[in-house]
Amino acid sequence: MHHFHYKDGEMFCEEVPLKKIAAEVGTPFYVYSAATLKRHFEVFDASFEEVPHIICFAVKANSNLAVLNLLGKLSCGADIVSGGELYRALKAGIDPKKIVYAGVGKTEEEIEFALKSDILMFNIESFQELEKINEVAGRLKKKARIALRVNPNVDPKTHPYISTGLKKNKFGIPIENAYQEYEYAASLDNIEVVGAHCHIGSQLTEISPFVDATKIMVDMIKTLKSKGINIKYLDLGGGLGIKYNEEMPPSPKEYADKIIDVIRGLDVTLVFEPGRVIAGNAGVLVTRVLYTKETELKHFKIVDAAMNDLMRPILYGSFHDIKPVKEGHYKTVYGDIVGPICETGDFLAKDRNLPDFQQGDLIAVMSAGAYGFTMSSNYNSRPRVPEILVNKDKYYIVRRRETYDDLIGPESIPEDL
Ligand SMILES: Cc1ncc(COP(=O)(O)O)c(C=O)c1O
Ligand SMILES: N[C@@H](CCCC[NH3+])C(=O)O
Repeated sequence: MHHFHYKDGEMFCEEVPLKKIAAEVGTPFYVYSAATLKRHFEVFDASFEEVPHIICFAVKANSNLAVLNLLGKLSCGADIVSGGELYRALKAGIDPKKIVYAGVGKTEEEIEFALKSDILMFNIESFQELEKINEVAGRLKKKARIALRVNPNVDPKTHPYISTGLKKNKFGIPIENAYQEYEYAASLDNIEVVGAHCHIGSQLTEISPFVDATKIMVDMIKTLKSKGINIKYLDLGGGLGIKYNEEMPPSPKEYADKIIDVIRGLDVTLVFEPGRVIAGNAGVLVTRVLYTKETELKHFKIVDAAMNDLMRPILYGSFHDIKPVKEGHYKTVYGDIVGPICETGDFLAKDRNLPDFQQGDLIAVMSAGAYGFTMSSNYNSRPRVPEILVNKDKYYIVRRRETYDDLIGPESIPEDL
């Protein structure tokens, strides 16, 4: 469910025609629907209404300040993985008591920033990190609230690059070592053990891996309790998939019902870290056809957006639906939508049946609201594109287009070279 729809043959985001934004802002641009973001948050939240829970939006999915602010106003927290994400979440007005911090390589500086910000908890990913956090907290005369991120060795059945809960992955503490680590954590002076965390992967389209991982976490929490370690927060991470193409992911309600069944009787507050399911279908990337080219093998539609703007197709072979901004009777042709970058991997769609777009046509690359702009880069010295937020009949430029000066801003030429 999202708010990108056709009216009188034109694609709108809520009540704003995309062609109006294109005319005024230029292309390419990302556009997000406030109504869709709100709806996705509210549906997720309502699915868990019968149990105590906190929803911490995964900032890595979409870290625009306006998006974070909108979610924060709905009482959403943040799942962060860096000092930069913490900075953004705080600037956007997110309550630090709803911020959880994961990531395998937290630096001393980042740990200090998070301790001073009094976040809800650190999700610890290694023994050495635990010791470092204890040391920094001691220096600051604080107690660090922590959860251990447990690696339950459950196959999430998703793309290997976005699987995180298998033994071979770098994430978390192996379940076999967790008890020992919890006992050690509980013995440290500047650590308060409050939670247990797991996140097994992203874009999951089946419920069973979630259920398997949750069962492992529930058993562990019960055993910890019998050893005198009381877990208040069970953080089950994010990972719920969305429909890009043919997938049929479970709805938040189906997911919630199963999870609630598994945790019944356990006295914990659940924490969730959804990213994609909130933001994915709330955004599209709009691009314009610069040139078309036909070869013996296929049609190329050369557009003004590129792999630096949306990396998912080349990084994971991801499918993003391609729709015309102006509805019409396009002939279907076989080919690629490619960008101007000097890489063969620079495509937004490859070897697909596509509308026979012509020079100047606007194209909407769908489901680009999560891991779209946040993974973009300046490769080929391309200024990053603007982000637009639509609310009903108004649109706001919530991140302006970068300029050439932005590209070179942080650089300098040594005088005595
Ligand atoms: C620790 C953690 N939490 C939450 C997420 C968000 O995942 P998703 O966008 O699939 O909900 C991720 C990314 O996979 C993650 O690494
Ligand atoms: N960046 C990935 C998701 C990985 C999430 C990080 N744990 C994607 O676009 O699908």
